[in-house]
Amino acid sequence: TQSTRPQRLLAAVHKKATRGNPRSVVKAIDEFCNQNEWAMNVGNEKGSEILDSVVSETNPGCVLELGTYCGYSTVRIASLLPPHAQLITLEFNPDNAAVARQVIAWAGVAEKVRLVEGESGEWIPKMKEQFGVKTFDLVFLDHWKNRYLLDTKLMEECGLLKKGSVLLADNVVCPGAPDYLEYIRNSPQYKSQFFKSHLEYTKAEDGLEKSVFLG
Ligand SMILES: O=c1[nH]cnc2c(O)c(F)c(-c3ccc(F)cc3)cc12
Ligand SMILES: [Mg+2]
Repeated sequence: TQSTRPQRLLAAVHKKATRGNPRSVVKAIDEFCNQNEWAMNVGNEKGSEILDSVVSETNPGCVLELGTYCGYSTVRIASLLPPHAQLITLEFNPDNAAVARQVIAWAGVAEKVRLVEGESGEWIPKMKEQFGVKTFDLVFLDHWKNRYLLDTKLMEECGLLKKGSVLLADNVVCPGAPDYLEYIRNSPQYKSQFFKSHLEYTKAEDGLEKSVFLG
């Protein structure tokens, strides 16, 4: 039977990356996507210049990632977390989740990561009771553009954001999340900043929106 792109990406990780070395896993996936097949990982340009910087400066104890895909950004974030910090990542596609679990394990960051299979709309309201989350210090929105605004409002309603919580949203230019940008840039409850970059592994324009919840 035919393999899927995530399965071929995982094979490249097993072949090229060193077990227990998160940076080598990130490098193996970026090489696969540059040389073999494009895949919707945040990529090295947005990843190193924006995601890594925001994670490092936020120094978060509790992180939520919406949209795991193959675990590329999960590994990037987890490798930068302080000791005892936790990253919860939601993925609705079970095949992607199965690949991501193995990428995360190979990178050696599994003890920092809780991968939850299911819909963000279903699981965000359960974060406190199921995982003992109080609030998130950082949320990386990288799932479906039509869920960015809905899930942000849901996190507000569930009391999952506190003064200083950081929302970082991928793909606000391509594919774009116009309703999210309209809301977050005009809300008095957020201070937003756009970081211009390029769509992963291409020259197309993209960027991330960083928004700090003001409480
Ligand atoms: O659905 C997505 N979820 C999360 N991240 C994405 C992404 O980074 C993309 F580039 C794209 C993308 C896909 C096809 C294109 F032609 C352009 C961007 C999609 C997603
Ligand atoms: Mg993305």
